[in-house]
Amino acid sequence: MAKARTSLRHAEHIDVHQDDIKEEEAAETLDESMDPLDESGHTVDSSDEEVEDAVQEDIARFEETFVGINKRFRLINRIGEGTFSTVYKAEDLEYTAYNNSWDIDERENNKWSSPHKRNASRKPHYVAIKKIYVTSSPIRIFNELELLYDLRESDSVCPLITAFRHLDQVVAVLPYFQHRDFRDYYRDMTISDMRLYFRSLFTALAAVHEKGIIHRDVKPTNFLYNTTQSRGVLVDFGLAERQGTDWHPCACHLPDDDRRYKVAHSVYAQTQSAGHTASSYPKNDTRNSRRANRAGTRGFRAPEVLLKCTQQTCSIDVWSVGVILLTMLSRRFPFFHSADDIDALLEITTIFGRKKMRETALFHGQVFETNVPSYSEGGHSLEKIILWCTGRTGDKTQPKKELNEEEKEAVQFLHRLLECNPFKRITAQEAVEHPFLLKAYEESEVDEDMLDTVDA
Ligand SMILES: Nc1ncnc2c1ncn2[C@@H]1O[C@H](COP(=O)(O)OP(=O)(O)OP(=O)(O)O)[C@@H](O)[C@H]1O
Repeated sequence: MAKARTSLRHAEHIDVHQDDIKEEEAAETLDESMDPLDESGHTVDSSDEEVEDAVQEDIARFEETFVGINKRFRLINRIGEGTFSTVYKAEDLEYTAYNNSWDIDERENNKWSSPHKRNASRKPHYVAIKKIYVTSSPIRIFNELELLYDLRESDSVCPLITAFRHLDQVVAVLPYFQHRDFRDYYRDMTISDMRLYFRSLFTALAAVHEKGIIHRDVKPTNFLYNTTQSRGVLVDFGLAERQGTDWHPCACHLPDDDRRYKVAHSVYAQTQSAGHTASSYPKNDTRNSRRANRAGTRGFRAPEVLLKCTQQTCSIDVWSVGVILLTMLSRRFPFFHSADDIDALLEITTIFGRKKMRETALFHGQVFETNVPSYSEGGHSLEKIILWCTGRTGDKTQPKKELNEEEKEAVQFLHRLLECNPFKRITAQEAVEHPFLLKAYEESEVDEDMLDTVDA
């Protein structure tokens, strides 16, 4: 039996420059290492007292090598270990010596407390110290710090307080943001909880996109969410970039007629008209392979990233948010489980079907073909997938189960996020104004009214 195969080919020739090769190689390194399944590293500290011996040793080593750090900060615990950094919780020992305009909580407290009380406040102030691995390229580190500086006015982006370098070691200091581990709460979220979560996430993303910045790595561990305050902050701008950086023409940005013309006159079209079978391809293809930024975490990459679109936009972040919503509605984390980009495309094909994937690929000047028999032409509806994942299908003897009204509203919103065409996908700002999220305000007003009634 012929081996099942899925392939992607250029419908057109794309010129690449030498610089792109470096970009691609960097992205591939990230591809291998940025594994959302490797969850062991992402811990949220439960208690400052319970610091393991190994962590204490690590902290002692850090204090020893980064001379002077313990004069400014009292390191308390290790709270996260990512691909590019280790993050520690620390007490800011010199808090009062600096301007702390970044401190939203303190601003709120000061609004309501007397000046006398303010001065008397001796409560500890915590920060997150991000020790960036020395193997990270200086350009990458600079990029992250520069973008965080640009985003300093946004309340929903974890701001940069300061940064230091000692020899080859760079540390970034961020406010410590109290949050819960996503895996501890996503299964129990009601639709109202989801409205609040996504209102906060989209508010953050709209602010980032307004500055023309693509985050590129939106995923639950990079949105620190406080379930009690229904407020979250975006972190980790290590892969972020300004939209338009290193763009090369992609068919998706052409007017429809020009794109159709290009596809009709492509190498692929010529092999078709020469009478080859649908699965044929040029044996000696001398064209360079297409290179594009694919940085991000597998499972959260938008179709255009997987299809190596060379003009990616902020819209790729909105797709990643869609994957988070699908995770919550299906109660499955991680929802997508692919080993590589081809697998990832096939996972998306399972949902959206071959037809949609062929159209999506052509939109970016690529040809999508698969002879895996199990992928249907039309795919499956998101409603059905959620019902499957939540065990509400299967038994034919029982009456057909449906999503409830609130879930249906959530799925309508989800359709707008998991839209394969980035130009039809909702923007972060439009999402903030979408009825699904606007309802979060109505619900909180109702809650307040109920509190008033109780007070009365
Ligand atoms: N300001 C903060 N307050 C509290 N915890 C934080 C803060 N910043 C980061 N963390 C914790 O540290 C973890 C890793 O941080 P970050 O994502 O910035 O590092 P990274 O090395 O780029 O990680 P990744 O490989 O997951 O992208 C976060 O998931 C979070 O649990």
